[in-house]
Amino acid sequence: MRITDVLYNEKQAVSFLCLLQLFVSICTIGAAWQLSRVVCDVFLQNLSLNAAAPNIGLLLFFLLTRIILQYLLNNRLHSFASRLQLKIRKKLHRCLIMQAIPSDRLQLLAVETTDALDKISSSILPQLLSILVLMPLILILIFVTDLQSAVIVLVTLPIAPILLALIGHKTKSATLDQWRKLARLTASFRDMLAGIITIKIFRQEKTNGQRLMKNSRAFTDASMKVLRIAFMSSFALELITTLTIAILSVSIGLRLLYGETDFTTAFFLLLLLPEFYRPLRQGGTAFHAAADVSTARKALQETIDVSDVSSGQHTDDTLQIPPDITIQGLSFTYPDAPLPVLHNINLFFPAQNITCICGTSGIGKTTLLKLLAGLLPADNGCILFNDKNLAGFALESRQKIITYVPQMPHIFQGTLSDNISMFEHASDNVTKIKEILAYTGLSLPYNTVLGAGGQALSNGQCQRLGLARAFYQDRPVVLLDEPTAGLEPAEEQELLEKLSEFARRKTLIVISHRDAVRKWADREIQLEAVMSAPSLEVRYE
Ligand SMILES: Nc1ncnc2c1ncn2[C@@H]1O[C@H](COP(=O)(O)OP(=O)(O)OP(=O)(O)O)[C@@H](O)[C@H]1O
Repeated sequence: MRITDVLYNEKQAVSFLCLLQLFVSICTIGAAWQLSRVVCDVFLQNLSLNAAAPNIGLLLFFLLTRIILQYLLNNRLHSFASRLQLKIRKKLHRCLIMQAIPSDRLQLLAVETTDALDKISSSILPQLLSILVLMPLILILIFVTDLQSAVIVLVTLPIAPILLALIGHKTKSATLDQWRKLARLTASFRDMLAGIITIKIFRQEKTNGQRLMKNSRAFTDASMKVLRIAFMSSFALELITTLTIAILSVSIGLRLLYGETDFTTAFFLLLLLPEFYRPLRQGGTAFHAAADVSTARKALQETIDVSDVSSGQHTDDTLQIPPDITIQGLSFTYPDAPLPVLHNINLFFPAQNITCICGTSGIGKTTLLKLLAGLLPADNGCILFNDKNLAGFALESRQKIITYVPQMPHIFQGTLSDNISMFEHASDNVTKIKEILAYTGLSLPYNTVLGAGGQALSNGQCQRLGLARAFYQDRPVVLLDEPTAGLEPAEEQELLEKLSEFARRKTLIVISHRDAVRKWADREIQLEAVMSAPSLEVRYE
């Protein structure tokens, strides 16, 4: 996703923008020409207003058309930027569903980093269009009307790109450093908020405050460095272009004085010269915007490329009946991790059976469950639902087949009922949810407000809520991660008994260390044994 790639992918929109810029440039040149003629007619030749009216009319026409076209151009640039940002945010959203973005990077990527791409349309593209369309047009006109000015322009023109190339390297590293420090500041602030209770308990407010202040100062310094470079480069460009315009103006003025050129041409050139150098004067800003965009695009590309979990297009209604699940040669490594968590795993989970996965902490049970839920992409091997590869299913299809209940389900701001139905409002919801509440032993009124500003839930209640969601969704494959870890043994036994009838209608896979769950399950898999077992037979046992 380089800037050139972005422009290439949108070539139709970019061609239209070029066309608009061409008309804007013609209007700018037309207005300058008409203005010089009107000034000449009215002030030098003392023509009456009536006689000058056609030229004034044409001047107004060019000015008005230019305003309308410029408005259209800005509008198109704005929608171009919105389209690009929407595309990126959709990709990020997809990665988020796949749980492939570290949460500390999400906010920065979704807000600041994506917003930085706005500079493509607000700063880079307008300058690029002016450089590609307006400048050559004016240059041709200068050549045609005044060869001496054209030579001065050609001599001074390369100075700006050379200057930009010189400061380019410094800008790039400073911008990168600024983004890194912003990422650190965001992550540390987020971390501090999340751990505020721990910080209070251990009385570490001062140390954490100092750490935050240090990151904040580092970011301020990095930003000031970028601003200093931006200011210096803008100043240098302004100086060079202003001096060039001054030299050209003096040269044109002297020739006008000695009668070597006429007033209309001289005034026309003087009006056009600032327009000609405007893209170069603002080139500094565009250049820094490009450095920002380049850094932002790199950060986005790393995340999107690494975590762009492809999902197929396959849909299959027969899978509403619980399927057998077979894992063949499955391997998975987290991005940037040196070793795979799971390597060449083979397993079989029969339909309408409860399988309990056990294993030591950190062995990879949750990772396996996420792979089974299609939330993580396998590096190698496949997961078959009956004989259909899970990777081939469309995301919507997977969502109809699989319920995944994580160790600590997320509570949304809303009522208990909204949290169970995930904001689905069917007509028979209240009755259904009351039944589910009774079944899962969640003894709260269905309209209790939860989440920010609402009632807090205990760990056990959170887990019951996760199970309530599984009951509500009633999908054929149910994946549960430590569903009873927060319950007392008696409560756990009671809940498991209630779950039995539901569970045996599904292909249910549960991770648990608890004896009660292991006894409740039809089969037990020790993940360590699977990892080290040499043959398929042993692994299926
Ligand atoms: N997002 C991640 N990025 C990198 N490594 C990860 C990530 N999530 C987990 N891991 C690593 O993968 C390994 C397996 O983690 P996983 O959560 O699957 O283990 P687990 O068996 O479920 O552990 P527990 O029983 O403690 O929940 C661990 O070493 C962990 O550090």
